[in-house]
Amino acid sequence: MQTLYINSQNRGSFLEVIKPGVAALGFFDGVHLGHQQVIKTAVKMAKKRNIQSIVMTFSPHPKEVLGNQKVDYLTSIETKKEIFQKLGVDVLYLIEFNREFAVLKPWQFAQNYLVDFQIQHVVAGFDFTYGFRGQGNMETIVADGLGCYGATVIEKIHFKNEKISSTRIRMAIQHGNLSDLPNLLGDFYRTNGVIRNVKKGMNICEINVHERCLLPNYGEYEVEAEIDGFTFRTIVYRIPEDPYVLYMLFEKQSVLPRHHQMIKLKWIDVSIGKSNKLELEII
Ligand SMILES: Cc1cc2nc3c(=O)[nH]c(=O)nc-3n(C[C@H](O)[C@H](O)[C@H](O)COP(=O)(O)O)c2cc1C
Ligand SMILES: Nc1ncnc2c1ncn2[C@@H]1O[C@H](COP(=O)(O)OP(=O)(O)OP(=O)(O)O)[C@@H](O)[C@H]1O
Repeated sequence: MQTLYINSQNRGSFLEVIKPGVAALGFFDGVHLGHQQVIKTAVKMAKKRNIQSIVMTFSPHPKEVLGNQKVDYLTSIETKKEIFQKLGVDVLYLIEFNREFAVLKPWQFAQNYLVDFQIQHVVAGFDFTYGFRGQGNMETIVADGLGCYGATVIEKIHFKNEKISSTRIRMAIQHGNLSDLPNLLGDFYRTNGVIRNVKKGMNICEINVHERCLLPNYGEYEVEAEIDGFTFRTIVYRIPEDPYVLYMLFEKQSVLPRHHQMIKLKWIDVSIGKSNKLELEII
């Protein structure tokens, strides 16, 4: 999958080289089951028309730019790319969201980023909005492009009578409600990190995680860890003294974690009462 990093300055340079396509529109944090429905529909429609499938998304999150709010992302750009690729997307258009872009009127966005980019069809969810103050929506999008493209609206995908959304998933993670996540994300929640210290005698290693990724609340969790392609179930702890470090037990594993190694974690569930060994030993 190719990625085009687009902003208002370099926009023009792409117009001669881009090809027609069907575009899925949205921010897509977490790439949950609702997002996947939007993207899969765009991929299917593009295949049928024999043109490229596109995800058109924005970075950073509009709330960071307009609301000066820090957003703890569910998925980094790199993780999003991996998932889009698996879903069969041909090209990612990553548009820089800044104050200049945010004030575009809905019709200006439609003209400058959809019509000019030869988008033949757009796919988005029932609640997608665009343009200054989010004034454009799926009822206005075709008219804003003067009928140059068509549009497909994806109906609300829900679980237990409530919309699946990035916000709902963030809340579930923050509250440590991890076991429902596969019903929302289609998979367990994942976090990547790097081993920063190994305490061999204690069978504990310390993992540094990126400060901008959302982590479950402080506590003890059952995870599946992957190091060098080797996976095993174990326990990690998150403690308030060091919020972006995870402490992982590796006893009974045949792998010995090493300093600087990359580690991938799948969060399985809270793990109540399985062990309080770490609290006794590190605090
Ligand atoms: C050209 C453009 C301008 C936007 N301007 C605003 C804005 O002024 N205020 C705002 O809250 N969101 C603005 N947004 C963000 C959208 O309302 C919406 O959050 C974004 O397109 C992602 O869609 P999604 O949240 O449905 O994924 C803008 C989006 C686009 C594409
Ligand atoms: N549950 C859903 N069913 C159908 N479409 C959805 C669903 N959730 C999101 N979409 C669509 O996916 C695209 C990306 O949406 P967006 O990134 O706003 O997701 P969100 O989960 O609604 O996020 P947030 O909770 O931050 O509002 C949009 O086109 C949106 O309408």
